[in-house]
Amino acid sequence: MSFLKDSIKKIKAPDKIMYEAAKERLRNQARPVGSLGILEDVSARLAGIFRKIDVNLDKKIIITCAGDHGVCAEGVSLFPSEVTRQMVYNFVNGGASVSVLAAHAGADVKAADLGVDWDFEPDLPVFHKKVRKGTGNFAVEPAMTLEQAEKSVEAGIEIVGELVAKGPVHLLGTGDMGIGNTTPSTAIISVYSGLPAAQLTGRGTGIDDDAIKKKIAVIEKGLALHKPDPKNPLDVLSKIGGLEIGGLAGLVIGAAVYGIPVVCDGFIATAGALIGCEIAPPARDYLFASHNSAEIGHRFMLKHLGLTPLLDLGFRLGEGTGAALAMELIDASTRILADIKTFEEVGISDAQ
Ligand SMILES: O=C(O)c1ccc[n+]([C@@H]2O[C@H](COP(=O)([O-])O)[C@@H](O)[C@H]2O)c1
Ligand SMILES: Cc1cc2nc[nH]c2cc1C
Repeated sequence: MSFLKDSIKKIKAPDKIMYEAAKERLRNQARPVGSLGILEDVSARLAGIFRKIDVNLDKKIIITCAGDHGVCAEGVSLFPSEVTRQMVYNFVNGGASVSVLAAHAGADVKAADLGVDWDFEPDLPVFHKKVRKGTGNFAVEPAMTLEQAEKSVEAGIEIVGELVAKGPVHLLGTGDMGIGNTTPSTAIISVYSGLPAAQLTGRGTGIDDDAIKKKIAVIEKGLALHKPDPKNPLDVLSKIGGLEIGGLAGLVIGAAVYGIPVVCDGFIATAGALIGCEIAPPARDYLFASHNSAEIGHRFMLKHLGLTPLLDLGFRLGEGTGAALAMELIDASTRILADIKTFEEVGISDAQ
């Protein structure tokens, strides 16, 4: 059996009884029922995942998956592909946006090379998981082979395994870096929502009206050429996806395999999460959405996954920046559940 299939078989469902016990405690706390909004459900889901009420999320880590995109040849991004590798060095040196926000959240960040078109030094402290140097231009050829798609997903699972082998991980965040990657992400949500590219395509790094028309045409052309089958997520990933998107899918599956909650970042990380949950539906129980991306297609991904995001800040950066901020709220939710006293514990009269 393949490593992917074997991994999927290992996913266990969170504990429903502990989830219900958490809900009961939240209902009995000395405050109006439901008054802490969606953080209540976040805390109960965490109780189910960790099988206890007093959850500790000390060890947090964001993995930022990087890859390049052949479709950039079509002029779909404002920036050149070299920025992908330049940003990987920025992550390593701690100077990127995610480095700063993750440090504030008490999270580590590590980059992962799934498919950057560059030879990184072997001793560079990143996960070296290059499947190939950038995807093919999906306007004219498949982004990658089916085998490469599977390998990219398996690489994401392996990363979680390697992290866990080094010590406990309580909360995983996913982030992306890849010039051009809003184009495959838009193509993916077009496949799963059934909506046309024209309704889903955003400005990515900030392209103008002419470039956005080109981007829509490129996505339409790729979808018409390859006809990806939504029932076969690896087919979708291989034909119109990205190597870092495969890695991001694997991180979500890997988190579920090891029983770790995982918070996905914006548009691209959620595209990866969507593919991950299509490949391994039980992984959805471990997945949390950090924020609403300004990319218009993102809301359809969240709808498909049935997830409510914690933040809405107009972010459209990626890297794991939204995941970093959401980690602070997810951490706070554990204190809500464990530390807020019940009516009975403090002797306050309950509602009539
Ligand atoms: O995550 C998001 O919501 C998001 C939205 C727009 C752009 N980005 C980032 O911008 C890059 C892709 O934009 P583009 O225009 O090159 O497709 C890539 O590195 C992403 O991390 C990320
Ligand atoms: C500089 C830069 C940083 C990024 N981080 C995520 N996507 C990005 C795109 C660009 C262009």
